[in-house]
Amino acid sequence: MTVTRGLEGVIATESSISSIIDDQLRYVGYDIDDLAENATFEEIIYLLWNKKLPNQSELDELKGAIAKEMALPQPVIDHLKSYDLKTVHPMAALRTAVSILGLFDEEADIMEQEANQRKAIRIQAKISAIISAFARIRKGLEPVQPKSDLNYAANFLYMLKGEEPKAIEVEAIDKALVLHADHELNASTFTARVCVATLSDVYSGITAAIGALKGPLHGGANERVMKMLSEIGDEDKAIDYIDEKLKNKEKIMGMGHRVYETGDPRAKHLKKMSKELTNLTGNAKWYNMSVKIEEYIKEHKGLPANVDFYSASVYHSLGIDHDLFTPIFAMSRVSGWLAHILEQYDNNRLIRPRAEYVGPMNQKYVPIEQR
Ligand SMILES: CC(=O)SCCNC(=O)CCNC(=O)[C@H](O)C(C)(C)COP(=O)(O)OP(=O)(O)OC[C@H]1O[C@@H](n2cnc3c(N)ncnc32)[C@H](O)[C@@H]1OP(=O)(O)O
Ligand SMILES: O=C([O-])CC(=O)C(=O)O
Repeated sequence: MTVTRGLEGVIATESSISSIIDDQLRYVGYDIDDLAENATFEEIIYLLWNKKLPNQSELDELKGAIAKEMALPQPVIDHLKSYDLKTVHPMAALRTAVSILGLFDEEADIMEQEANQRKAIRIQAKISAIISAFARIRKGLEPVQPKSDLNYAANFLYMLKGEEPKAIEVEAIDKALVLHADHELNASTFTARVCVATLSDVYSGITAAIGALKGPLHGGANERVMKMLSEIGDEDKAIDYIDEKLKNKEKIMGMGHRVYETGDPRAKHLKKMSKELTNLTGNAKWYNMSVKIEEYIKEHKGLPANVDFYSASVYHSLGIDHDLFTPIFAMSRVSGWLAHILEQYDNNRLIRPRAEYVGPMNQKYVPIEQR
């Protein structure tokens, strides 16, 4: 047996959802740069779930179905009000709330394809309502009901802030959602596929995936990028701070990627948004500091910025609490998780690799009083 640590380079499944070839990301064969410039998040959801772009009536139907499913069951809201939201991380709250949602879905354990598609719409819709309800309840505010005439990105911001967002804010969130939607067999997507390959239900798969995304080596990095920028505080202090971290063998959040060697194609879109938004809000230092760090790490470690790096200063510029950055990632990536779950069910086989045993052998049981 040869062990491939971290399963690096291992091809674990076939998929026709997204691909990363020669450092270029595509959803169903469409280049991410093309999609980032032209597509809306709802079009991406449709694309990932149906493997084709929607026509106008298909898109309208999907948007209508999502808007109809956005409101949360009262027990989920009651649950969010039942614990100390000041100490609970929103990703932990989201993980638990999605699991609770399953308890109120009569179709939770129905495995037919159409029922799974209906659940996909419900989960996609409700995840944005959970995040915004959490954020409001912890500030002592009541959750805001979604508006059926707003798109997904606008509805999220509306439910979060309680007022209709500006066009530039909606554009930024919509583009961020497009860019984060799917990424081949990343850790959280793999987690979702492993879970449902036992023929467990969609809610279990999504709950497991949220748990995997939460970690700082994956989606949790974006919140840590902002923590790092805030700790640095001033552009002139960035390099000394980074040098100190590298000397202590600490990782620089938002840098490096398991798959990309030359660079993450999504980073440039977020970098551009970061420049625009930080300038607009009079906070250019976050962008300037990020550029300095990116260039320094590229030069000294050969590592590129990943999707989490510039998304931090984008979300910060929109006035979003830092611990909501990873939940926003989840709100987008759930579309990919759902696509992968449906694909896994379509052609399922239990995922069960092997481990090479390296512990002691031939041990004999010793009664407890003799140990
Ligand atoms: C959406 C996403 O999930 S994108 C990734 C988000 N995560 C982060 O931004 C966290 C920071 N980055 C990392 O930890 C890594 O680059 C990962 C986990 C993303 C990918 O890691 P892997 O390909 O498994 O590389 P691994 O962690 O084994 O590191 C290989 C070497 O590069 C170094 N390295 C990798 N990333 C970084 C980093 N961000 N900062 C400093 N050094 C790094 C490691 O210290 C290690 O060095 P060594 O060989 O001298 O011990
Ligand atoms: O693919 C990965 O390893 C990490 C990930 O989810 C992404 O970059 O979007």
